[in-house]
Amino acid sequence: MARNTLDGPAITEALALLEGWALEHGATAIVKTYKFASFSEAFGFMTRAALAAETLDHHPEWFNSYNKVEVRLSTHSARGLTQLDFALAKAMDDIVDRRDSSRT
Ligand SMILES: C[C@H](O)[C@H](O)[C@H]1CNC2=NC(N)=NC(=O)C2=N1
Repeated sequence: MARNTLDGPAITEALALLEGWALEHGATAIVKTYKFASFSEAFGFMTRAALAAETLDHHPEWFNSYNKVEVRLSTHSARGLTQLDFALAKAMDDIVDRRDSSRT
């Protein structure tokens, strides 16, 4: 997947396809805070997200405190946002969606 930085309009378009992600000041990263019912669920999410990150060869910056996971996505090599950040954001959201739907 392309590691070229996205311009303003492309970022706006890509962000509109996601839920709960915000553009960080300076527009070089997107951020989202996930909240779970427990530490175990938060860490389960992080484990699955880590495997998705390895598959994409694109890795998050994140901070976990109990049931909260703060995620920051940016392409370090490009010093900005690329398709890879949005692909990982979508993969992380899909992991959460799958977890919710398997719990009916
Ligand atoms: C060699 C390897 O493809 C690179 O180091 C990858 C790994 N994961 C990465 N993750 C992120 N977020 N940015 C990068 O530039 C990056 N580069």
